[in-house]
Amino acid sequence: MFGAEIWFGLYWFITQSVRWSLVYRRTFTDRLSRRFENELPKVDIFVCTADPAVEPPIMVINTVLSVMAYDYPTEKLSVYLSDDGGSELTFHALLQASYFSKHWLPYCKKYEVEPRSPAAYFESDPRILDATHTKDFASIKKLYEQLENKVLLANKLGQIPDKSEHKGFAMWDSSSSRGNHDAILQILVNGSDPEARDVAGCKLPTLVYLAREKRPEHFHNFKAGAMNALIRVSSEISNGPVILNVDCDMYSNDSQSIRDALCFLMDEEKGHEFAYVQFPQIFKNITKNDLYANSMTAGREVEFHGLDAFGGPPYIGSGCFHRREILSGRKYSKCYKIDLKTQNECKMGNVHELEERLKSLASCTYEQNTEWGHEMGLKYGCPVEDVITGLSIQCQGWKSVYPNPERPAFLGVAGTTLDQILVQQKRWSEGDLQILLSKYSPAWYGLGRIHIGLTMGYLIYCLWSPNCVAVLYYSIIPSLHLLKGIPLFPQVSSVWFLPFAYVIIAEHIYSAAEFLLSGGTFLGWWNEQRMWLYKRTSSYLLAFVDTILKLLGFSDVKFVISSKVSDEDASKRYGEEILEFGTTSPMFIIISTLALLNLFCLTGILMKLKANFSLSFLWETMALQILLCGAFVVINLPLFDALFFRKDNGRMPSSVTSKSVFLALLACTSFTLLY
Ligand SMILES: O=c1ccn([C@@H]2O[C@H](COP(=O)(O)OP(=O)(O)O[C@H]3O[C@H](CO)[C@@H](O)[C@H](O)[C@H]3O)[C@@H](O)[C@H]2O)c(=O)[nH]1
Ligand SMILES: [Mn+2]
Repeated sequence: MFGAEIWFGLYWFITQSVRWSLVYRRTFTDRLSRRFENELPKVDIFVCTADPAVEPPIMVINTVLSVMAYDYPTEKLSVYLSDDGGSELTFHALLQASYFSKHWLPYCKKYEVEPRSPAAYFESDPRILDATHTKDFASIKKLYEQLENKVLLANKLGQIPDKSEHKGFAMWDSSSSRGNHDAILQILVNGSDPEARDVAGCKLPTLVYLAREKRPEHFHNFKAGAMNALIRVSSEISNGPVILNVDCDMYSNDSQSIRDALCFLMDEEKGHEFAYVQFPQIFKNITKNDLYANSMTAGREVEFHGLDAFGGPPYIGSGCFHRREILSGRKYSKCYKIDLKTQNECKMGNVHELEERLKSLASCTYEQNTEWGHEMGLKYGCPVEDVITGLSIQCQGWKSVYPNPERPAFLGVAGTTLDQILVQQKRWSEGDLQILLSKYSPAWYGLGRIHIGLTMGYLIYCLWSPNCVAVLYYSIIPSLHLLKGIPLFPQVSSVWFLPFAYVIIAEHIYSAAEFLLSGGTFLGWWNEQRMWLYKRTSSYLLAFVDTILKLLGFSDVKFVISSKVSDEDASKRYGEEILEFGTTSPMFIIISTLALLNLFCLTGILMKLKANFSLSFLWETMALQILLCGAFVVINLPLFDALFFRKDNGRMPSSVTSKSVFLALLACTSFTLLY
């Protein structure tokens, strides 16, 4: 118990540096325009997708269209879609989107549309200005519906209606599969072609589809591998000195964001210090009380602003603008300034020849015996390739920036079932722990290279997973001792009771206040406490165990892609903020067993009350244990409902229920009998 308390104390201390001084940033994009409008740098935008089943092509192309429609000179904009799913369906959808963009871009410009993801725009009940707008609106909406129907139909059929529509479809043959195919590179819109224009006669941004080569015998390094292939291929096509990276579910919600980011990167005084500009990840589908604590409110509204005071936020994968040179591996030097304004013009020449030539850059063997994945590009071997890459950049001496504008720059899709979230949290906490143990550990490699406050900030995340030990201990041992009638904490009348009471009260008031001030609701805070418990006792525990197994050589790196879809039934429950179980995940067995164990201990001691001792005696000797055990029971009320009472498909599967009841009973009885 003492060990657990020391741990909690140390961990609390680590979470303090990011609360010392918070930095908030503002941009003045009109000044950027005044100074640099004609010298703005080229920007390459990388969108990553990996599986048409969990990342529907219609969602992917909405993201693509939203970034094609940035308020930015189109001849300086190039959009690359990396498809790790190697799917014809995604390619087909992108092709349809390229046709639609000829109408969508001029429409956005003419009516200053926000947001520029068509799906989000039509959902948002847009304001119509006048009669011509009414007409234009009706026709663009119709075009979008046609696009949507085409894409959804192909998805439903699982095949492409007309393969003669584009030469690119010839790249898929009967032998190619998701994990085994040649590199597919199709330049759908060639920005340097004078003919590539929208219906209003303006130039279109370059649009490229890339599915890098996949072979079963070559490990593909997940998103990091995809990004590195994109870095190489794009360097021969547009070679923009600024790279924006978004996940396929994170559409641009603000057409000014490129300009916002450039305000930092092009700043004449400080700009050369910044390697990347990371916007927060904000989700569109959060319910009022954020049932699964998806918003990570404290992280977004407090901690990242605190990190910005010590050198800047980590790179968190989506919504991040990088300098190409630094991301590709340029070594830091103090006096070197990368001038974004000077640009080398790329001549594309014959597109078909170019496509054939560049495929080799996206082959499985290209990276053999190179520094890609180590000294160049995104780092390999870690399930949070983003965080470790950002950290290594910061360790070289560069800084990053965290703008958090009122209007979210990007909006994504958060998980809507408990299982999805716990799996995602496992990947993150496992990856972050691996960083701690890696060459780039903030704890030793970072010392002297980054600010100590930043080291502490990274440690908050790197130590997520080891937290499981103390929390597990605290959720089991005091309750079992309560059942047995053994006090573990000081008595209420003892002065030693005071520090415990103080910590409990102060910690909860502080965190609730922080949550409410960051825009959350009280129930949202309560839900976050529940998720705090579930993450620590299941995701973090499994991550901890897997990391140890990996150190011993028993386990491989995995990357479970988060699903961005859920069935109608489940979405309805998500809307009503009802916890979704429904699958037999081992994580559910853990959290259910813990909940039941506490329920049994609490009922056990209450049943013994009259026979063995009085309530006042119990309270005097074991108040803290009763409170702790009681809190576990109360926070788990929705879980008990799912275990025993609910009838819908989202309830706990009966096999999980019976296993957990068995395990909890076993723990209680063996403890009472043996100890
Ligand atoms: O083999 C793969 C696996 C994933 N992805 C893409 O990577 C992105 C992130 O995957 P997702 O399942 O959505 O993971 P999240 O946990 O939501 O993503 C966060 O965490 C990841 C690291 O764990 C980062 O890669 C992401 O950028 C960051 O947004 C998605 O666009 C995927 O399409 C690939 O391109 N190739
Ligand atoms: Mn995601």
